[in-house]
Amino acid sequence: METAQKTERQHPVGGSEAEAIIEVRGLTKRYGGDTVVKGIDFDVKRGEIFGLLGPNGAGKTTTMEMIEGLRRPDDGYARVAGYDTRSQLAKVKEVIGVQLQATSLFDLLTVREITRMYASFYNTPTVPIEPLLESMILGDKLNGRVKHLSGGQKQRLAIALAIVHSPQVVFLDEPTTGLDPQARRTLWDIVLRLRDEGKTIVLSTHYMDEARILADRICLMDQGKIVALDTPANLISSLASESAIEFRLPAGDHAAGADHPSAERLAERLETIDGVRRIEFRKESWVLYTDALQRSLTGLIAFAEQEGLALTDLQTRTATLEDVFIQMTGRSLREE
Ligand SMILES: Nc1ncnc2c1ncn2[C@@H]1O[C@H](COP(=O)(O)OP(=O)(O)OP(=O)(O)O)[C@@H](O)[C@H]1O
Repeated sequence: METAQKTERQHPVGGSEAEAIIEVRGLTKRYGGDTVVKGIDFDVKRGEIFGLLGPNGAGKTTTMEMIEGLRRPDDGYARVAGYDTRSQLAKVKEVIGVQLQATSLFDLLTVREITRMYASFYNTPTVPIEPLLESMILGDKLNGRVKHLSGGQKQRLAIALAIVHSPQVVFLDEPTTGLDPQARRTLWDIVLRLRDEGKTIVLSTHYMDEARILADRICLMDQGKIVALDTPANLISSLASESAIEFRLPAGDHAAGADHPSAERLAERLETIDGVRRIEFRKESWVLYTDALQRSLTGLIAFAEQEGLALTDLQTRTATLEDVFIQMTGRSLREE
């Protein structure tokens, strides 16, 4: 059984003084009249998994590609291992590895052939190919053609190709999109292992579970800006409330949405329940955020009894990165 568990940190990233291997300052990209990355600043520390998390169109890919030197910033700069991605691109390419989209691999080559071909692109020494492919769980596919690999196997091959020259920093752009749960977990284990072997990883994703499990720090992006940047635990504890109670009401006035007059009155009264800090009405569900779960739940049930409201789909959960994103932006990470 694959685990994909983040072990307590034993790799070399220390406190805030850990060395920055990537520096991003005032990074900006414009397309026509649209500024899609709006002057962002951050550092990535050597040896960490740095997650860029945000909804589609937030600017994650554009940001990564400016750091990789594939797109030119209109303003600001990025440095990798001290090299400027605009003026020292050849040096940057030596220290980074970029996972290609699996769809752009050469289908007719075998796994061994394509890896050899990629290794031949480098003047610097490359890693031994068979152990590399074995470490990507492709040892029994060496002579198989790329076109016969599954989606997860192709993604793992794309990672092998990205690290064949032993780069210090690896960029993974939405590496598990479209994979089944088992293949995602296998890939997560590989990413964690790469980090434990000392690589720095920059990973973009719009899956909050992926960011929470993998990333040492998460940069939450929305509409070209950074809305928050911290460890997953600190992001969640930055919320005023640790727990959420969700429920629905049968179709009728109260369920009609937060802007319906009677729903508005209901929201005001729900807010007075003991421990409740904030209320949201999202996707036909009420969400009460609380820092006193038991008291709020008891209060809610008493309130529902008194008002003759039939609560359905009642559930409690701890707050998530999705809740952080909603609090910061008023919108959901997921597609509406
Ligand atoms: N070459 C381009 N020309 C014009 N607009 C672009 C171009 N590339 C990206 N954009 C726009 O820039 C914005 C940010 O796109 P980007 O791909 O960086 O977002 P993302 O966060 O990676 O989203 P996704 O998860 O969909 O890849 C989007 O509105 C996109 O339409």
